[in-house]
Amino acid sequence: MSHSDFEALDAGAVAAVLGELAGQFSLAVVPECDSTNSRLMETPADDDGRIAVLAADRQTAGRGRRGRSWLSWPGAGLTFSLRWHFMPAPHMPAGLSLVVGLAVARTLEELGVEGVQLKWPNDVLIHGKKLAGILVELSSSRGRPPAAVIGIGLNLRLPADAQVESATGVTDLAACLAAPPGPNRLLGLLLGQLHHFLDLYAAAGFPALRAAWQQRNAFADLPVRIFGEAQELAGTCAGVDDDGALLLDTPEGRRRVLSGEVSLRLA
Ligand SMILES: O=C(O)CCCC[C@@H]1SC[C@@H]2NC(=O)N[C@@H]21
Repeated sequence: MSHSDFEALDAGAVAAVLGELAGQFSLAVVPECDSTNSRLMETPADDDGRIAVLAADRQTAGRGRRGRSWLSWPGAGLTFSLRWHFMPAPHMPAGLSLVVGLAVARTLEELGVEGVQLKWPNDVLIHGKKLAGILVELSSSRGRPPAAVIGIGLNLRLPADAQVESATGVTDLAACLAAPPGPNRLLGLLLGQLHHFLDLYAAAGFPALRAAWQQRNAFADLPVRIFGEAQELAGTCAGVDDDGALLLDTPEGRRRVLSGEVSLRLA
């Protein structure tokens, strides 16, 4: 497929995949915007109880974690965000970004992708290479309950000359499946799984999903290093706790790392 004849996003096609769940979402698609996360952060929430979703064929200023950019080319990736309301709390609910990763992983597994792993806090890897990234941000506007804006970027078919920066390397869905779904079907499937996992999470919290996350932990029992603003830690990855914090066994004992602005690498 050339990059001029890609399948464009279409809200009706996504709704058809969602079936009766479509009524739970307020779906908007645009050919281009700066960043779907930025747009949703700035758009006031409706009071209709639906989950707002914004998907773009292309972002001109896509954002990643830790101030990085998320590059996009038409047809090369799926980029979308959704706004999810949680029980009033001043902070991001524990483990939310891990639950989002789990929903992406389940979607891929149902499509037959093998070797799906999760890299704490929120990368989706296939056999060690990054397929998707997740950016969860807290949105709070005066007089309204806080919400999480959950942004997902998933590589569908990267251009051969894509300048993508990643310590672990990157992959795309075209490399994982002989007949990868188009963006509309994939978005519908992802939203279905996100709805399912966010419902579970709202009812039972991260402890109910912790084992499922750990089964897919890319770095389980491996030596890792944590890089952050104020800390650099080395140890063996011992999974996550009930808050979604990373557990690291160091020579000084077990340390707990909250998912702020840190990144994790194999030592
Ligand atoms: O791996 C990361 O650092 C997170 C990448 C998140 C990218 C997605 S694409 C849709 C949404 N809009 C953005 O600007 N970022 C997220």
